[in-house]
Amino acid sequence: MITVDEALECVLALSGPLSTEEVKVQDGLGRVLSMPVRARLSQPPFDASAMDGYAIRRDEMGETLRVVGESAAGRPWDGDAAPGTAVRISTGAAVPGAYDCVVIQENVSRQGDDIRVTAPQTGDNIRLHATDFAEGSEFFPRRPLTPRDLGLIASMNVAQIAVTRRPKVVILPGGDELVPPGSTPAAGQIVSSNDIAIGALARREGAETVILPIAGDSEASLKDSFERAAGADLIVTIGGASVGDHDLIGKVTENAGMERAFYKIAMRPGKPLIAGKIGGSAMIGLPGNPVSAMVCAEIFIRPLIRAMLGLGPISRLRRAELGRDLPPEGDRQHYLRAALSMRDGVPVITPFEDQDSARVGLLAQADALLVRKPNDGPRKAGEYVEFIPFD
Ligand SMILES: Nc1nc2c(c(=O)[nH]1)N[C@H]1C(S)=C(S)[C@@H](COP(=O)(O)OP(=O)(O)OC[C@H]3O[C@@H](n4cnc5c(N)ncnc54)[C@H](O)[C@@H]3O)O[C@H]1N2
Ligand code: MOO
Repeated sequence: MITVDEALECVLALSGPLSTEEVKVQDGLGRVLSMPVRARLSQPPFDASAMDGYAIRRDEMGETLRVVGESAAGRPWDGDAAPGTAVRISTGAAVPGAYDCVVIQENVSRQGDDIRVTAPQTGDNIRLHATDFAEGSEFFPRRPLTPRDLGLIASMNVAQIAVTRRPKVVILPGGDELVPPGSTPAAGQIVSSNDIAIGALARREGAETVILPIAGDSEASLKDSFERAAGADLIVTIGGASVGDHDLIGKVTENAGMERAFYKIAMRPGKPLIAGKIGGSAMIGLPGNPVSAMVCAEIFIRPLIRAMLGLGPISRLRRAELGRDLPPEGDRQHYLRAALSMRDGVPVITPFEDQDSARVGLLAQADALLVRKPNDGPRKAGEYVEFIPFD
């Protein structure tokens, strides 16, 4: 069995960044830029007033000044700024070039068209041309675009952006025991939930998803589902990965000519994970146990979707004090569902007693996955350990 790190390397090798498409900046939330955005103007595009008041010459601050015009936002003033004059100005308006200071109106007394500054002022209240960004400067964040990013791009006067196409992820649940949520299960049946959870995880990471109808435990049914999934960037099967008589994913993918990257990894839960390429699509075969499926999706599917979007892997490992003693580990890397708390300002992680990989209730309650290396020795409460927070 290969290690989790080796398996992740193989998974990331299944796909590079996808092609580019153009979208309007207002449709860019969560999308990933495929090339830098270049500012089409400088910001501010002119020296702009930061306050409502009067534009004056600093060295005339103590004098009576004649108000000769007004510079309003969107309506600059271009009159003659002779010595001894001032211009009424509003926040965001262009400061006429002859003046070097804006005094706020609260600190000015006005008699007709004459003003006097009544309180000393240190700052100049002017936002200089291009101090935020200069025309031609580039913006290329390596993350899904946030509302703040979109505001910046729009202010760069860029209306269309080049983003990486969303990966198309087709999810293929399978098992004779499964029925969709909301049905009335017959004897021996359970509700299919992994497809819903994995689909949501993939969408949140930036993919488009299609969840196929539940396939039966027959080669013909699975073959049919694979045909329907053709053309996907990533095919994710759920269940049927293990060694039982009805666990057919290995056989069906082999018959379909899958280039297998690996089958079975030193991971708990998640041992029967399969990955490879099938007909041009990346393929990940998740184990059916809901916790195993979800943990594998956290560790492998999220980074793969990021790679398809052109984003590198990020380390999600954090450190916390262990909340209770733990026995020695087995030979697989163990991801334990755990609760996070704070003690004296320090994060504490306490794994649940029951780690049964079928318990979705405990999975939903968990704040994090405590990560233990293969063959890790016994651990004492208070030792520092690593974990991945759920987000
Ligand atoms: N003799 C052995 N048995 C098992 C081994 C082994 O090494 N030797 N490995 C165990 C491990 S580890 C896991 S994990 C499971 C994985 O099995 P499969 O991937 O073949 O999954 P299934 O048998 O199809 O299902 C397991 C379990 O999960 C439920 N399931 C499946 N799909 C869904 C779904 N969409 N939503 C909710 N629940 C689902 C299914 O009903 C089963 O209860 O194998 C062990 N066995
Ligand atoms: O993936 Mo299996 O749950 O190791 O239980």
